[in-house]
Amino acid sequence: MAASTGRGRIGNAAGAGAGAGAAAGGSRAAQSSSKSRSAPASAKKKSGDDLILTIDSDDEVGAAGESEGEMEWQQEGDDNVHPSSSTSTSTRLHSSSQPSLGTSKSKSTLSMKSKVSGNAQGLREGNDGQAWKMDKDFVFDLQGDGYGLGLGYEGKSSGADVRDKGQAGRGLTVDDIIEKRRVKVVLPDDDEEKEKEQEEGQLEQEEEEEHESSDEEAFGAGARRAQRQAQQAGEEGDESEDEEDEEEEDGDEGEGDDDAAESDSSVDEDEQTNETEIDRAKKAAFFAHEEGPDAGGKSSGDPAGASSFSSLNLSRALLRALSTLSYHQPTPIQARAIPVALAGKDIVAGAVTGSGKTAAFIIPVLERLLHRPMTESRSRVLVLLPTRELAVQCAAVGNAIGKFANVNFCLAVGGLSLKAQEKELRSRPEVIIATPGRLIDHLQNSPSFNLDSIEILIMDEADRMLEEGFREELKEIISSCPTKRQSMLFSATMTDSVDELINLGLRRPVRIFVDPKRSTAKNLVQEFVRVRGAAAAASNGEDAEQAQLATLGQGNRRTEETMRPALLLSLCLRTFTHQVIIFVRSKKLAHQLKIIFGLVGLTACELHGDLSQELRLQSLDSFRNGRVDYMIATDLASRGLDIKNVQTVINYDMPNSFDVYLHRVGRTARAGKEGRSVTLVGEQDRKLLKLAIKGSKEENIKHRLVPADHVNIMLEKLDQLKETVREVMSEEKEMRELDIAERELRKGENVEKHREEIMSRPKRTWFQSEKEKNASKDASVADYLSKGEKRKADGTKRGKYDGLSRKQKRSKQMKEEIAKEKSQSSVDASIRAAKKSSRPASLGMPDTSFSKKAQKKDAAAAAAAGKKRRKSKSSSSRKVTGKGAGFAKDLGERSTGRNVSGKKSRGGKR
Ligand SMILES: Nc1ncnc2c1ncn2[C@@H]1O[C@H](COP(=O)(O)OP(=O)(O)OP(=O)(O)O)[C@@H](O)[C@H]1O
Repeated sequence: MAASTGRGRIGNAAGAGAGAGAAAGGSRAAQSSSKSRSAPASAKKKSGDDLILTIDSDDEVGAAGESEGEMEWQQEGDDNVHPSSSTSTSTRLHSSSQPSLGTSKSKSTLSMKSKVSGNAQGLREGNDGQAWKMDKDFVFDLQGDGYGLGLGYEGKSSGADVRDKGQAGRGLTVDDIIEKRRVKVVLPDDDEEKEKEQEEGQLEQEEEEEHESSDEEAFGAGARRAQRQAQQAGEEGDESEDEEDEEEEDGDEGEGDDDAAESDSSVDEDEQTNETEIDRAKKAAFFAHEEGPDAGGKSSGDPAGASSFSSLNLSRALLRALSTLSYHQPTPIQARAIPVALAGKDIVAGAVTGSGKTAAFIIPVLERLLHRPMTESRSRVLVLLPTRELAVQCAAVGNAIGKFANVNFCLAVGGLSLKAQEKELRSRPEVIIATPGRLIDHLQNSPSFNLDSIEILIMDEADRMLEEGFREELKEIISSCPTKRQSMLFSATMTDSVDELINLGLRRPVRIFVDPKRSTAKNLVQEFVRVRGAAAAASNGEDAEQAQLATLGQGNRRTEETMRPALLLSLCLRTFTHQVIIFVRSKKLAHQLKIIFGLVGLTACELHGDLSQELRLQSLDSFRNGRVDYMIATDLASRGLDIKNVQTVINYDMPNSFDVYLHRVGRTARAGKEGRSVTLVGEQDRKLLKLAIKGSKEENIKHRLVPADHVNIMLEKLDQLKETVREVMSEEKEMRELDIAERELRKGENVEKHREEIMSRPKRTWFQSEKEKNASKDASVADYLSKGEKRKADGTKRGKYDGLSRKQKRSKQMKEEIAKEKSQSSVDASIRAAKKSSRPASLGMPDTSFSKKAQKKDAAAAAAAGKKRRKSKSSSSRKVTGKGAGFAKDLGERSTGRNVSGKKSRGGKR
């Protein structure tokens, strides 16, 4: 992959999207905090690689600051305080420092432009076509209801987003509040020689101990304990931690982004690798073989095996755009997925993070759209993504690659104006890029909007979309799409479990996995820092009472939760000073850390679901453009975000699942670049640590030592800052209450003014009411926790049916029964079927046996609906209608000009 040449442009593609949407830079926060960072002036920063040991002795780092109580930041916050802006609310225009991709005046970009201006996305192409900039007249929904009580009617908004979350509409921001209270942190002079000696000394000690234990995953002296711990963890299974772990499930139009616990899959990691013969047979029967000139023999991750873009038979319009983006050579996933996608086949694809999966589906989609009949406009492609930021980013990539292709993209995501989106959807854009909740809202409430003409359905981050929280919405969307369509699923942690994929209505999908499952980018160095606290001591069988005392702040030992912020600050003040993403478990913690960072003079923004959409985009933008050095985020940002030059990802804590870990660390070392992740590992994190080590090359795994005296200074400083953090939060709360009062007043005035019009509007209906959504979320969390508790009490492992719906459970049980009874005969039958299905067929031809079956089924459905259908028997050249119908395009075979009717019965479920 021509990674180095491609990078400059590549980052821009994303920047033009996610970042651009928020180009409301120039914030006071940014001004006040940008790069000035006066406080830690005496703290010499060392950006070099000062590896590389584990911190092992809590005695060294736990002795300072005994007088104060223990700080567990996450629990200290006032629940009612919502984070305020991480950047200012000022909407002064800020021109992006990054070069732009959007230089075209082609219809696709113009369309985006017009959509954007009406669509209140805050994205607008400048007159010079050079950059996506913030539209200063940009208006967000007042309540996400699309009817903009007040602001929408007043036309040009007086302010920006006035949604209920995280917004200090009066112009005062949390950064202003912090500014007044900033403190100095003085770390000891970094006498490099001394530090080196110290490290070497400890390294020797560590090595001796490691040698003794010969346990590669262990942290020096903790090796044997770690092993015990890992065993214990294995026995206990993965108990859910009662934390605010979140990833956005987007699309609800209520005030809260429904943050849900991403299901904890860590327990399944080992199981998944133990594929049985039955599983293999099932897969052989379910998946089709990858065929064609570019499919075979391409060893995974081998750029030498990848062909050039021109050898993929792409149109000039695309080749030109790809070359302007400096995409000179397809990445392995692109080389393999593009031909299969062009042939109209279903795809289930997985490749490591940052390997270019977005372009792997965007390029074939655009190529096929280039050959669409121009007689009528219709929405033919639907791309679903789990978060709004990803959708914005995907649209930016689509616009960049399609800038000479004359294709219209429309974003249908939550947090932005419904009304404007409705208007745009009425113009039938060829590609709809959506988050599930908002799409369903449009399906239910936007007159005349439906998905009847969709010919290609793409799910990016598909494994996330298959999880609880999206499942119902996905079902609804899939049932609204025509049965005859091409489906493509992509993710870095894609599953090929037939049981999980079976409900998606895939048609003999081709499985394209180019990297070993669950691997990290090859240029990623993963470091681990040991966190030892009182809790760890207790769990290691040390005196429980003593440990408890320590937890309460009466002993020498600090808890792990107290050690983490101190370790983090030491790392950030001393070593990782630029372009760092810090992942944390909860929104509250993200906000508290952001305040602490501000207080000690580090420039940071936060990104999580408690922020309004505008603030989320602003945060991303300020980080992308280097106005802040740190982005403190929840798992909302763990998937898909492509931010150029992220040097380091720090995991403040290990996520619950290894998949999430892979996505988090995948925010760096993208597109062949180098990157580093640093993970704070507590006693409970041993199992995931083991998995991380198992899947990586030895030389890419390091242990890092944080000097004990630095950590002690930070512990002391954090104790001192505790009160200040409370003050900041309470001032923030007051400010917010004032904002709400003002907003309510404005809202009342507007309701009064526009009463008649408001009353005449049709009532909106919802897929699930807020109440229902919360109830189902609570029920699933309660269910999960109760099972966890029960397992803990029983000492049992997680059950194999846990987390399955009744229907899924029954079907799994039935399959097991059948398998038991006829295990050998069914395996034989499956293998026979698989062999039969794998007989070579020319690329681009749909699977005939399947096709006939499907056509029969569809014909019956259509007849039942009293619809006249096209006769299904067709000449071989017309068989492409089975999939991707309407494009009449095969690989190497240009459009026949035939427009296959897209009329499909909406009810057709697969
Ligand atoms: N052929 C190519 N040549 C050079 N760079 C490329 C090419 N294709 C994609 N890229 C760049 O690689 C980077 C990563 O791409 P992308 O975001 O699509 O990765 P991904 O595989 O979807 O990652 P994730 O799994 O994290 O979502 C982007 O900056 C993109 O512009």
